[in-house]
Amino acid sequence: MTGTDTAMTEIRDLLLSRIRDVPDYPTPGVLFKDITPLLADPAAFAALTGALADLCARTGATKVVGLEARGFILGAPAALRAGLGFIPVRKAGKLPGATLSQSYDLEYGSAEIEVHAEDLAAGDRVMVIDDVLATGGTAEASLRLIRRAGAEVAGVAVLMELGFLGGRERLVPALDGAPLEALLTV
Ligand SMILES: O=P(O)(O)OC[C@H]1O[C@H](OP(=O)(O)OP(=O)(O)O)[C@H](O)[C@@H]1O
Ligand SMILES: Nc1ncnc2[nH]cnc12
Repeated sequence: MTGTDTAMTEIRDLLLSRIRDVPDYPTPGVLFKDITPLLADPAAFAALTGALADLCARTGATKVVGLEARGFILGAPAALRAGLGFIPVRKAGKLPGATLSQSYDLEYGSAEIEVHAEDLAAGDRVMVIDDVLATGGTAEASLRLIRRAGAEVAGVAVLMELGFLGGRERLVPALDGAPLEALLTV
């Protein structure tokens, strides 16, 4: 193992130790991955945003899209650390300007996301950041928004992939060769 591999293993162990499992939330049968203990630990939060910023740099991203709401908490500091602009993709009805909208299904419900049309354009290479990849519906919908705006997808980076929900299998074909990076797979 290289020094970098060892450092990443230590970071992954730290991140994993700060995620709390909450059974049957928000509905029976869902094991909710609560990241609030991680956010409350500045060493873990800094390690996470640093790792996400490195992924932005490695993929040549020029902008970061964060997915409401937890993707804002991780994506905005990662964008700042990478020296990139941050673009919020919000749940429908929250953005005041002209928007592009996309509907999608969740592990527990359905939703619609929007982006300001003027925030993305041809020539942008966009890294999508979120906390959890579950079914992949949210991330897939964000890829559609990015491409409909004329921009290119640099990749998707998440703190955690819930492997048993098949989000990767859904997302990889939609990524068209761009990387899907999950710091943890649970
Ligand atoms: O892969 P998927 O099945 O689409 O699920 C993943 C999404 O679900 C959660 O967001 P949620 O919509 O619960 O919103 P929140 O961040 O506002 O809590 C999570 O933060 C991801 O965005
Ligand atoms: N099980 C889960 N835990 C946390 N966030 C989620 N988003 C979708 N599924 C989730």
